[in-house]
Amino acid sequence: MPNLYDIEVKNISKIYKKTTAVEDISLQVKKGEVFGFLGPNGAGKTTTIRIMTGLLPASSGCCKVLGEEISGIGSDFYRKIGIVFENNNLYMRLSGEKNLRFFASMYQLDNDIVYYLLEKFALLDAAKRPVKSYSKGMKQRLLICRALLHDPKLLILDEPTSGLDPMSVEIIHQAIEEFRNAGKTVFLSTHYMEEADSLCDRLAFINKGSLIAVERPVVLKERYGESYIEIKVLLDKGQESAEMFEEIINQDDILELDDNIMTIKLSLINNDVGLRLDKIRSKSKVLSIHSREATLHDVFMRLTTLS
Ligand SMILES: Nc1ncnc2c1ncn2[C@@H]1O[C@H](COP(=O)(O)OP(=O)(O)OP(=O)(O)O)[C@@H](O)[C@H]1O
Repeated sequence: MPNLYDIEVKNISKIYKKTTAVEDISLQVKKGEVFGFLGPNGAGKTTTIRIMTGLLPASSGCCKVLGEEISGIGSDFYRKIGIVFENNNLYMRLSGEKNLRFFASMYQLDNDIVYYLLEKFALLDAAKRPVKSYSKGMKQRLLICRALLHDPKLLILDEPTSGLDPMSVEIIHQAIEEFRNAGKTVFLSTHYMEEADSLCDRLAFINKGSLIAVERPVVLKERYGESYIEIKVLLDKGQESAEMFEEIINQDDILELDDNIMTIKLSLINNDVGLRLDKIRSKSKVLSIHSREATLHDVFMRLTTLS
């Protein structure tokens, strides 16, 4: 039976002298999906990725990538995957073009792919300039070009858009989508919730070295996020707000008073919201009504404070 997964991590832990960086993590990444790996600073994302790519031995547990046991990989393994880490290890004095040509020659590739990628990542005009003159976004785009040179089956990106300009972010996002559309797999570690929400088919949240949830973004938002209707009403001077809304508000809702403007957040957990909204309208002067969808940020806050 063909293997459904490009990455299979089983019970990996990494313990340094005083720190448990990663504790008993298991996850599976399906072929052809963009899998997001989210967690706060120091959660264990980079450690997990370094173990998964054979750059750091685990203290315990095992891991298979593209069907190969990581403990037994040879140099051939790195021809099948593309990796981009946060720290940039480009040759600063060489031009962008020479950096890519050097790696292309290592893989015995001709130079057409170099120019194709430079153009695709909007680096052709700067191709002959030394990399030390590149902006952070340009360096990051060049790193991704380098990771794609040998046409890998799996792309592993550690915070690829962290602190970048919007144009670089857009180009990198498009490249990730194209890679997925070609049926290939992306493992994406990120801090950015919107990025994870828009790009990832499934997400894993990690906190303090442990995995706390693995699901599709929509399921996580339904399960842990908060959707509500926000209503702003104008109160007359001296009007007693708590009394006024006593019958309408329940424990899942929020009331906030700022001067004589009351903000009411009606939780969508309850299904009588329409009825209660009508009651609010009949009792007070409504200034605005907005619905607020649950976001991955809510999920992240909830999961990281719970664990
Ligand atoms: N070589 C090391 N020796 C000791 N502790 C380490 C070492 N490398 C990482 N750690 C610790 O392990 C934990 C996880 O670190 P890791 O870099 O994997 O987190 P991260 O989620 O990638 O964070 P960030 O988003 O800040 O890069 C942290 O507490 C870190 O200080």
